[in-house]
Amino acid sequence: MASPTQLPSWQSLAQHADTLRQRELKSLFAEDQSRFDNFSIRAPHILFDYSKNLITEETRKGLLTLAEESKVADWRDRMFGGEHINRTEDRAVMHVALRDKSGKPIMVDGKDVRPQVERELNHMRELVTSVRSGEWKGFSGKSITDIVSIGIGGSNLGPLMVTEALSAYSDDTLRTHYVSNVDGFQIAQVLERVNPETTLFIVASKTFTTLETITNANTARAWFLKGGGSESTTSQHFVAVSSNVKKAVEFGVAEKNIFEMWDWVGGRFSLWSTIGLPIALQQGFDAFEELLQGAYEMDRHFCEAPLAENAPVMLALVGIWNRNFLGYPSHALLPYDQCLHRFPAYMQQAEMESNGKSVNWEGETLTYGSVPLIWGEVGINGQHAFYQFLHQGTDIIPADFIGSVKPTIEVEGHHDALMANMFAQTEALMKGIDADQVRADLKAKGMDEARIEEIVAHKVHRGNRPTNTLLMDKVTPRSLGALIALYEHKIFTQGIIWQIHSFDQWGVELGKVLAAGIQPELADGAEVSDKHDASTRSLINYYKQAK
Ligand SMILES: O=P(O)(O)OC[C@H]1O[C@](O)(CO)[C@@H](O)[C@@H]1O
Repeated sequence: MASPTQLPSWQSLAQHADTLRQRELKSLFAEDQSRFDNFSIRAPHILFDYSKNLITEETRKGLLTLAEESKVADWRDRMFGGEHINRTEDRAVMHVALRDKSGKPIMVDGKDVRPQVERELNHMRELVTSVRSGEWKGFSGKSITDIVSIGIGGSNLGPLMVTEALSAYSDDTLRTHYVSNVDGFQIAQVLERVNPETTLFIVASKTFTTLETITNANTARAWFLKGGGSESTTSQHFVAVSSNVKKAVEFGVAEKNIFEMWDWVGGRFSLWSTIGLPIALQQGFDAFEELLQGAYEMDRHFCEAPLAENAPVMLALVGIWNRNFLGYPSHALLPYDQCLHRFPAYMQQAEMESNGKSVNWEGETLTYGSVPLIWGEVGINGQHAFYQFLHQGTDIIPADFIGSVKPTIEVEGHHDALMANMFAQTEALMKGIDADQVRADLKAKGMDEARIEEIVAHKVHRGNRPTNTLLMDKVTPRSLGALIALYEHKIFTQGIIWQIHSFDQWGVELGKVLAAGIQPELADGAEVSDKHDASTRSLINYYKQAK
């Protein structure tokens, strides 16, 4: 397949970008009274407004042609059809199967996987019912009060983000804690707050080989045994989620307590699978089902809506425009819902582990940028931290503003204040304020001319800074499912256009291998002399001497 840069649409978009770079967003709004209607989409549970991007009808046409020439729709159907589109790992990419409510067979590798998906959902439901009802007893006959989920990356970020986002809906049945870091600080703090008699550990690891998770799981088991538990009662306190049942059994988890997932579910797309167990335990199984339903609704939209009215596709295309044609190096995610405070961290893994690649499908070095740096923070806090940089910094950072029409918790006088800020920020970033206006405003305040001239340049906001706004009805399990699926399909679409393998993550391996070699070197007394570069060697030796 030709490089995307050789596609006619890419070439004409590149030329078109030269013209558009000279344009002002505010004049595009002035010229088109229907700009909002023309450049917004009502997707399931989410209004997606992309009108505050430096695009015109011609840009959109070009981008849609790029999607067509890149065969996005074909690739989408191939993914949903269970083909091994994850070629480097020779796997299907079927997280969508986990939330498919159509009732039809879901074929992966010639086999209908619906029965096994349903079996594991039932398995989850049984555990959730038993633990939440108090029927599941610990070794001393008491019910479970605390869940400790041990896992990292995709086996942590999704459940953590979702349980935080839905915390307003959770009752007091259980407290859920997460341990991901191999830094003992985190597990020590969690273990201090829980009681071995009433704690259920979930060891969540797709591979069951991840060093951080296994180290933490061993620590948890030792703590449990020291705290009155025994080998024979471990099964009342430890369950596992993994595609590697053998390893989980070897670790000591009873087979009936292993919740299966499959190699066709990527770690960073796995919260819909048994990896979502902490969500179901904390929020109840109905809420988990609602989350799946919301994602399914977005899947249908992605599969059925014409590309021009397809929110994930347009989100992806506008991202490509900003990254590849306007050359912006990073992209901010700015939720205005406090409950979405872990959303940027979650999306960092989803976007950057997927599309942070520099070779194409054939292994050739890319001649164009792939995923921009994804970063972000709750918007309102960001306003008092890094928004200065967004408004007046030398780089232009496109951003997604994510807010809700209704707050999750209604506290009088708060939500309008919050949303006024969100709307104001996107307006300010788009319009800016020029020197004449700054002068006029200062003059109206009675400032003398000399002082005005001294500060005018510092108060100018150049504007023309692109943003998307995603307005949800309200953060609920269902709308959250739709939001996450929206971004998943954005990632997929961009990966296809960039012609990169979005579903492997070889880039995280080298560091892991080196760490496995260094760890024993830290344990013995001898100086490291003939290994590593001078910096790494000296740091290791300094550490060994000083510890
Ligand atoms: O679930 P596992 O196998 O422990 O892996 C955890 C995480 O580690 C990675 O393999 C690399 O960071 C992620 O892709 C994955 O989500």
